[in-house]
Amino acid sequence: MKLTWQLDLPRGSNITQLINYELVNLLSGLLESVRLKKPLMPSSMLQVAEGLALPGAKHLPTTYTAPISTPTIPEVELSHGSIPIIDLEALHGPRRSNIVKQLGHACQHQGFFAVKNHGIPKRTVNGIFDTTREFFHLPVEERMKFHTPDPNSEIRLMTAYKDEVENLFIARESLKFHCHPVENYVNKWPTNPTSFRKKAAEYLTNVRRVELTLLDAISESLGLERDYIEKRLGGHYVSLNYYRACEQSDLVTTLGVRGHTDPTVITILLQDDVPGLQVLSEGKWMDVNPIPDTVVVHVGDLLQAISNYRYKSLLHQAVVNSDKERMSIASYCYPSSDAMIGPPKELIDNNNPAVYKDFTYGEFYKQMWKVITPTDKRLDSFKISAP
Ligand SMILES: O=C(O)CCC(=O)C(=O)O
Ligand SMILES: [Fe+2]
Repeated sequence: MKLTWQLDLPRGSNITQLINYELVNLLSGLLESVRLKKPLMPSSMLQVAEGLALPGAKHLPTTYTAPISTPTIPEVELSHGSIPIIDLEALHGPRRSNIVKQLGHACQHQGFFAVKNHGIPKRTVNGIFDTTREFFHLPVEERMKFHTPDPNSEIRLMTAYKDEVENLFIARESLKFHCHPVENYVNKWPTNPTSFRKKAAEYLTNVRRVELTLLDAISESLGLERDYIEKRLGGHYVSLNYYRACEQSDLVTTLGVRGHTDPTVITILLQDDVPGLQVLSEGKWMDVNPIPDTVVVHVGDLLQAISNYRYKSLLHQAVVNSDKERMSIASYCYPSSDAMIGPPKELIDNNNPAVYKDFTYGEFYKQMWKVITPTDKRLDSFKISAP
């Protein structure tokens, strides 16, 4: 078997730096998944989305200890744009068409929006945060039981790591797992803390309902049948993200998650009350500070393709702070492997030629492996005309 790999090297990097333990782990994980003939699952995609966040080695640091010489986080100018807010409850009432228009406008012009009146009970939201916090406060040996080099594992702990190429410390720890339908996966989830399965299942069932309501409205906003996207859906995947507070002096070289787009249709992000999420808006990073009782929705790469580039996937990152730990719960939905992702004929005409050819999610998934830059370049090989 011949395995080829395309690397987009950041300027100034050299190959020796790249052949570090993360890359070795990536390759070993890939070979392992080929050997096991595992079905297509997006856990590995999400590592790609985070660049070389591929900790498979036991020696990886879970806290920041190594000194980093040359800080490379660019000076960023923060923008102060506003966050569109969509009222989910109103989607079920007489104002539906108006709300669908608002939603389409937000997807087209901002690539993200907040959702209020989503119907997820407050105790459910508190429940998932409480159990996530308890999990990440467990001793490291307990958490590491979920650490595996197999990128297709149904559950996987990703640890913090040092990016040798860019001289950055990526401080996030996250527990990622499949969750739809819940009963197929729940037996793989942690039993410590004891509340974990119950609280996670409760939140994930609720968030799936929100996701389906939004996807119906998003299909409608594109002039497609309401169930156009839902019919193509496969599973659901979640990342419980935990960002420890870091030393003030380390802030300049430490990121929570570096800039990336999500390889999903949409991502539903629940943030706790600690700021950290930033989105790229008109060329500047903009803080998306938590708004109580809302969730944030991001346009992902696959919606960019389905919408024939009308909606653009959102470039976002998370920063850390020195005062407080931070948590976020990211829910990703992905299509079934034979689902056609290329733009539907309803969105193609003389003024709007197809930007992407027809391709399946399975083909996209394979492409994911070849592109490790955290940008929308993953879709480039499916492009047939300039947008
Ligand atoms: O924690 C955040 O605010 C962002 C998380 C994120 O982008 C992700 O998990 O894909
Ligand atoms: Fe993300």
